[in-house]
Amino acid sequence: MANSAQAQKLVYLVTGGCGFLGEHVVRMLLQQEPRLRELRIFDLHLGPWVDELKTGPVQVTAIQGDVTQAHEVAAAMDGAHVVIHIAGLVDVFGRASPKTIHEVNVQGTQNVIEACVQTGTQFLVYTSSMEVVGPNIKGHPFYRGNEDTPYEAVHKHPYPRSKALAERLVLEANGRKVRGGLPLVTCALRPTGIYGEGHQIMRDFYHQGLRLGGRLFRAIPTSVEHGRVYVGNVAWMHVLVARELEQRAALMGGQVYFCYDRSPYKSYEDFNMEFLGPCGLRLVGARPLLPYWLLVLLATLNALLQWLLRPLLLYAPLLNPYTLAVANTTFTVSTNKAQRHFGYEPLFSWEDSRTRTIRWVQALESSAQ
Ligand SMILES: NC(=O)c1ccc[n+]([C@@H]2O[C@H](COP(=O)([O-])OP(=O)(O)OC[C@H]3O[C@@H](n4cnc5c(N)ncnc54)[C@H](O)[C@@H]3O)[C@@H](O)[C@H]2O)c1
Ligand SMILES: C[C@@H](CO)CCC[C@@H](C)[C@H]1CC[C@H]2[C@@H]3[C@H](O)C=C4C[C@@H](O)CC[C@]4(C)[C@H]3CC[C@]12C
Repeated sequence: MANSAQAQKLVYLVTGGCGFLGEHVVRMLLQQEPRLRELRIFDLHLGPWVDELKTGPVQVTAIQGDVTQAHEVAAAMDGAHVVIHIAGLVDVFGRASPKTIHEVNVQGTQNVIEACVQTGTQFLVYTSSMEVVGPNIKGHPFYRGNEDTPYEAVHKHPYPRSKALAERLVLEANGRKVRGGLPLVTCALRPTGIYGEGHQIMRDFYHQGLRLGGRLFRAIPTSVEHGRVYVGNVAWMHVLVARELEQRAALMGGQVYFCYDRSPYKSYEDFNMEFLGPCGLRLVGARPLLPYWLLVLLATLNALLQWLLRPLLLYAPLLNPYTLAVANTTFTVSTNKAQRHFGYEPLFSWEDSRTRTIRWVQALESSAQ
């Protein structure tokens, strides 16, 4: 992909290009990939901001489509060199049914793979998740682990199960012959908890804090570390992987990479306070205010209420047995595999990532007034 004959010749397709991560990947590609001729943004819901991108030198094509519809995916992919498959149903709150999660995350990914084969698209980058590994339902800590750290991955929840199945499909597809006879080259990126501008759960915590008079209440011990990575660095990793996949196909094909940067290891709540604190919120309690058994009870009650109310309304609070288990289990990565395989270094320092995220939360504050 890197030779000069191909300068400004490449066609990229980004599925889920209008989501939280997808938008950052789209903008990063336009800034950092000089060989782009056309960028296709494929999403179920197209954002209004996409039109603003159409005035630059790269042809930006917005395609409203559904990854569960094989013909829509194949039509969008025709003539693309690289596909970055980000689209997914991110639901750990019970908003969507397990069947829908499977259809979007697993069948949708299968459709992307088949479309590669059918149309001759040779490079596929898949956005997987740390949840493909864990935390597992047994609450085993994964402390500063890397891609080779042994861990008992047990998936009961539909979301991690779907991501694990989809990741496997992508990795197994590496080497399949695509139209024209060349081998498909695939790899998967596994972000930990992504944060940054546009992060819906951060927005929810911020608004919850405002409703509670500027306070949030500690529920998780400070000793439980949760891996986090800045969205700009995750986007940068996607751009680099897509760029390097052809030149380093033998090394990178069929591989998985955790997404990492220099964000500090902290508990989920303490980490959020890095941004919410400077915006006026306070985390009350040096230790969890409620005993863990009571949180488990509340989470179970929420799950029961969700089930009882489902015929009438969608009750999907942040706290449920699964989110509590994830928040309460140490899961952090420490690896340099991406640096070794394709020269990745974070584009944004921790200070930049923090400042950018704080500015975004502050803008939420002013837009709410
Ligand atoms: N947010 C995180 O912390 C995190 C961490 C690890 C991995 N991931 C993965 O990153 C990806 C993006 O996550 P996100 O946080 O940006 O989520 P998001 O919900 O903001 O974005 C997902 C995008 O996919 C689109 N989409 C959903 N169903 C679709 C369908 N059937 N057809 C076409 N498009 C569809 C949505 O419209 C949305 O724009 C997901 O695959 C997710 O599993 C996210
Ligand atoms: C007990 C509550 C008191 O404040 C805190 C609940 C927090 C949870 C809602 C979140 C804690 C960890 C988050 C997940 C994690 O960051 C990684 C993820 C992987 C990604 O693929 C999808 C999102 C998520 C599952 C993320 C979701 C929200 C948490 C469970």
